[in-house]
Amino acid sequence: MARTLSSVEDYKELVDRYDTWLFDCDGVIWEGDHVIGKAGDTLQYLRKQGKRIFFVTNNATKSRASNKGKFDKMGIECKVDEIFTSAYASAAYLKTVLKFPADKKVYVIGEKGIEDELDAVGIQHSGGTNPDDNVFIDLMDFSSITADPSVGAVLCGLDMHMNYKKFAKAFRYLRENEGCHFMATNLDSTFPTHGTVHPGGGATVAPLSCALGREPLVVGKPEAPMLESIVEMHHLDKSKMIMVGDRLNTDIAFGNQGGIATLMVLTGIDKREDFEKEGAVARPTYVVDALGDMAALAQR
Ligand SMILES: O=C(O)[C@H](O)[C@H](O)COP(=O)(O)O
Ligand SMILES: [Mg+2]
Repeated sequence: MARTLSSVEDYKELVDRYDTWLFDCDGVIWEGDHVIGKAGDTLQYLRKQGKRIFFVTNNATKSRASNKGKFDKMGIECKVDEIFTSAYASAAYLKTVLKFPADKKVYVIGEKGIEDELDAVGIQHSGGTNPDDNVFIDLMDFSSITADPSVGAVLCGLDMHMNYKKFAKAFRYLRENEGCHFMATNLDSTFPTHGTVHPGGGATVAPLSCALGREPLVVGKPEAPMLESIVEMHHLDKSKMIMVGDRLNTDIAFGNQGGIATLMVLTGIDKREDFEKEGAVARPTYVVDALGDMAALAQR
């Protein structure tokens, strides 16, 4: 049963208990380009208490550097090294776990964030934001969907240019190129922005999974790679770590599966009834209405 925190005493006990705080971004810190309530003040308070902070987002549309720009614009302190995105983690996975060959390339269904992170680790790529692939093709004209044996992986994330040509090319590589990896940065079905929810990265991957009849390897939350790299890189004690998120099947499941505590906020995707119902996909350790509520600690 999740413990609801609502008083300054509750917040204080939580802050005293955990040294390392992992924050989801969309739906927790911001909604689109707006900070949610006093989330920035809570983050500042935690920093003043000497807490370690990491931002762990499934949003693959921006690189770590460009996420840092977003934090700066919003007046929220943040260092690039504190940011872990599913695009960054996917590039790292290709490089270090799959030892992706230098003469192969990754076909991208996704935005610049993925391309920038692949560039940063020296992995060649095609598709993505390339205007040649972001075009309408005439019905029954498949002349541009040519084979390319140099594609060794297809990586999908949220793509604002979704189109048939990209799916058809990716499909062809995945069917014809031996050993071609099918990967997704994340499978979020939706994300909160502009006062409602819109289709997320998972909805971008779905047409390809449907056509292929198989699912991709997922690098983002709730899968382990981002948590394990943060723990290893910074030599952290999981018993002193807490994940703060708004979505059960990514953030809260990430904490549950990774063996760390979780704090659910109700400013994003999932609501109280989603984790209180029988058979809930994941259950938070704690729940608070909004991250900004904890800013009351600074007024004590
Ligand atoms: O589909 C997406 O890309 C995600 O829904 C989204 O951006 C999630 O970001 P997070 O809540 O993990 O910060
Ligand atoms: Mg979120």
